[in-house]
Formats: sequence, C-alpha cells, structure tokens
Amino acid sequence: MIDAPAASPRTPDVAPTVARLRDVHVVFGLRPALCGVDVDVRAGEVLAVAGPNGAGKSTLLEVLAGTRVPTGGTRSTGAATAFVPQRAAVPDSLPITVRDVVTLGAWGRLGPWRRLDATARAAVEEALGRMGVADLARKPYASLSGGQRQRALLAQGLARGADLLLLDEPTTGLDRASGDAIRVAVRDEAGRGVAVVCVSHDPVVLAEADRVLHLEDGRVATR
Ligand SMILES: Nc1ncnc2c1ncn2[C@@H]1O[C@H](COP(=O)(O)OP(=O)(O)OP(=O)(O)O)[C@@H](O)[C@H]1O
Repeated sequence: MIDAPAASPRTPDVAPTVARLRDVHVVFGLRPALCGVDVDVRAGEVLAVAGPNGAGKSTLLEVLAGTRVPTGGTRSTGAATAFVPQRAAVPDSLPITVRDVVTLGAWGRLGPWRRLDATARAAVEEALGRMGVADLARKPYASLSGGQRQRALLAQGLARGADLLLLDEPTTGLDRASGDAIRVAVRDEAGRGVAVVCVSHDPVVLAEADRVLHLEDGRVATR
C-alpha cells in the first residue's frame, strides 16, 4: 500500500492506494499511446477502463502490471499483482491442462525454491472451484470453450492471491453464464479488499464498476 487516498464516490475514503501512476507517457516510435496519465487505484474498488480502440487501455494495464516501462512519468506500487490477459493471448499449441494454467498463477506466491506448498495448492483448488472449472482441471486448455477459457484464466489470477488484479476484456464475447461468473468473482475480490482494474467495452461491467476511467487518444477524458 502507498498512503492515504483521495476520496472516491463509491469506495470508502479510508481505502489505501494500491497503485499510482503519475504523468505517465508511453510512446511507440513517434506515436504516443499514453500522454500524461494520472491514476490512483484503491483497495477494494473495481476501476473500469473504457475507451475506443487504440485509446491506450491495454498499454495502461501493462504499465500498471509493470510489464511495460513508461517512456516518462512514474509508477508506484508495492502490491502483489495478477494480470489476466484476453483468452486469445494463450496459444492453442501449448500442451497444458486447465490445472496447469491455474497453477501458473500460484507460482507468484512461491519462494526461491519454486515448490508448490500446501498453501499454494489450496489456492489453486479454491480458484478452480470458485470459477466453476474444477471438473475440467485435467482437460487440455485448448479443448475448452471461450467462456471456460476465460474462467480458467481468471482462476489463474485468483490463485496468485494478489492485492492488485488486472483484467483485459474479461467478459467480451462470452456466454451469459460465464460473464456472470466472472463479474461475481470480480466483485467478490473487491469485497476481499483487492483492487481490481478491468479494461472493458461491456456496458454491464462499466455499470457495475465503482469508477470508470475513460481514455481517449492516450489521455484521461473523464472519471
Ligand atoms: N507494441 C506496440 N508497438 C507499437 N504500437 C503499439 C504497441 N502496442 C500498442 N501500440 C499502439 O498504441 C496505441 C494504443 O494501443 P492499446 O492496445 O493500448 O489500445 P487499446 O485501447 O487497448 O485498444 P483496443 O481496444 O483495440 O485493444 C495504438 O495506436 C496501438 O496501435
């Protein structure tokens, strides 16, 4: 946690800031993807990130995740972070089971010997159960439907036991049951005090978020 936050309409103003971006710029070649973005993400809130294609939403998630170093500005966070990519980001050619996918999330909890201890194994089982994919644990990930894949990927994020959960379009193109399961899990995580940042075009996700950050041409338009 960083320090005391500013007030927010739907999150308690005592909630600590889990991640902070200040004056963040990202430039690809000559093309700016983010221009002077300031963001505070607070414990227990769901912050949705919306905006047209190419607005910089995925780039913002990458900066929050620490996987993209900004061209300018600062990122401050000490949070354990889980990043849940779009399901299309996992190639079908990978010979991994659903349990393997979820177990990868638990690796972030491990010490230097990288051995799955009882706590990590329990986190994997809990995440499989919460996302309704325990029965599919031995199946190849590539054999799953789109909704099942997205639930497995979110289970991977849950198994991390993160303070900051970053989601890229988690409900896009899903059947209703899978979309509902994902939105329930997101809300549950926020209820446990996890800060959730969710890039989405889904109007239901945006309506249910505590705050919506709109990006346009790499800039924050409104909050
Ligand atoms: N690795 C990269 N190399 C070059 N340009 C990139 C790279 N990643 C993103 N961009 C460019 O940066 C801009 C912002 O891209 P980004 O993917 O963050 O937008 P987005 O809002 O997530 O879009 P979408 O909704 O289509 O996923 C776009 O102009 C994109 O083409």
